[in-house]
Amino acid sequence: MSFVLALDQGTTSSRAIVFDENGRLVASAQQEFPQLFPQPGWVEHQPQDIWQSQLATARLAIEKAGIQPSQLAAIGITNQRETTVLWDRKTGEPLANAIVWQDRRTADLCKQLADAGHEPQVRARTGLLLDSYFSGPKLAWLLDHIPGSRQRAEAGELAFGTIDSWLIWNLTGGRLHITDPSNAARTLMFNIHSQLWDDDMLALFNIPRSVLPTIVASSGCHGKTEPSVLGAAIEIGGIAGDQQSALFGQACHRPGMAKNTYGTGCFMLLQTGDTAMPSEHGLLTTVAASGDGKPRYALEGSVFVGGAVVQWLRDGLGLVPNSSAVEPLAASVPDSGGVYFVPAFTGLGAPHWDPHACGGMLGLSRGTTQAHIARAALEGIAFQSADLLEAMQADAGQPLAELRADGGAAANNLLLQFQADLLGVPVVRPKVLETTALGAALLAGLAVGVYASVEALASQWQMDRVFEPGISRDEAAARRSKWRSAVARVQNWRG
Ligand SMILES: Nc1ncnc2c1ncn2[C@@H]1O[C@H](COP(=O)(O)OP(=O)(O)O)[C@@H](O)[C@H]1O
Ligand SMILES: O=P(O)(O)OC[C@H](O)CO
Repeated sequence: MSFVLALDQGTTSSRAIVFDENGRLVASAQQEFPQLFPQPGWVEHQPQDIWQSQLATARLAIEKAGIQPSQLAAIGITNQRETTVLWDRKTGEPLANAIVWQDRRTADLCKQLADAGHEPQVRARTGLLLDSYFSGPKLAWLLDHIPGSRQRAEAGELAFGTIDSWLIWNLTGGRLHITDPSNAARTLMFNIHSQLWDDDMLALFNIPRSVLPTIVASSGCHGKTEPSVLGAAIEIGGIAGDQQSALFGQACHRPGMAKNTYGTGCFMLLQTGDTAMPSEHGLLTTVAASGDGKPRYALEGSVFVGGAVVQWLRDGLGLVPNSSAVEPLAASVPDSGGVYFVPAFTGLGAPHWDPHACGGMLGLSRGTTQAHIARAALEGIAFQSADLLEAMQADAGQPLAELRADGGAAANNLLLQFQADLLGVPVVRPKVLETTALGAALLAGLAVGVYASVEALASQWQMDRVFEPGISRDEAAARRSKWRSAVARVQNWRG
């Protein structure tokens, strides 16, 4: 029997999952790590926390599975995207903390470049917008602020990577410095049409080519881990950004199929096949994970604060002892009592792209209780996702048949029911909620022949529950209209 190990390096935790050759989950391990907020709008991780927590969970998952490391046919890596690490090629030491995707410190740089008229070219080449969400400006910031780093980068002494590259570097003892197109497509430095690093974009951000990783296929045999790390030399067969990996794991292979992942943020992706569809409605064109090496694309809507609002209720307000307690609290009232909660803690992503928006609660009264706030927080996640779907349908020119849901907060039935109510589209939850990890395992297993084909895998996708829309379209429209006015009130607050 062969197994595949998926490493799922998320924003708030590292997870490792062992899958068997039928794609069944055998064992898993998870570890949270510290989130650092050194200044308002800044979010950092320690690269060593990321690596050590990932390593610990990998070892634990193998142990829990009761297998020998040599029984692992391949490793698939999937990761929080855009988060930027810069390290010394000789020592492997990071030069600074990782700048996390949520970090807004480069908002002014992005605005300057947009004001100078660069946005159309950036959009055409990268499918993205000039926003501090992406890696290129973060890397530019590091090279501008760490004394001597630009010269060292130009001399070839430094390596840049998104988290996939950082993990692979460490897994291979510094032998491999690689990334895949789905991660590269989140950097603002990658041309999604040629699938190569783009010299004009590198010039725009003043990034020396020598810091960049080599781009390899999302599914393929790229090299083996250093035996001392996990106890065997294991093929690295899969690499994908976590949202593209979830799209793959949700078996959304045909154009028109979509998923929404409810994790720290919410990320809705629509498979568009071999068409890189431009967005007219504030979405991103991104590269989907490909099982056969041919370029695949997706339309993406990214919401920065999704499940993280529940974490804030837990850690910031102390309203609930754990994330799952939010559902019974919210369900203890029939509605939000007129409260609208826009969780724009780190600005607004798609389709608004407003780094200066702030979080806000409107409609508070003397009758507002903790339960109303909890309910409004969950509804805020669904309202933001509804804005994404609306933009997506407008771009694609056709309605969606269903939305597949996954991610930690997709365990919340109230949230998914409200989502279906708002969208007027069935929301479907699969049996395996760990679709991000599954996607990476499938990409890796395909590369080494443990899994036969993308088609064979798609037929194994199984539904857990379908949430059918339960309110009238008029009522949904009225609630969405109120939501839009709440959003308008928090926009440009910090501007
Ligand atoms: N039952 C729940 N209801 C609502 N939110 C939840 C629930 N369980 C977990 N979450 C939220 O989901 C997020 C974790 O999801 P996960 O997919 O693990 O995130 P990530 O990959 O971004 O680290 C957290 O923000 C947490 O607050
Ligand atoms: O860590 P997650 O699952 O919230 O995903 C983060 C995204 O990749 C950011 O673009």
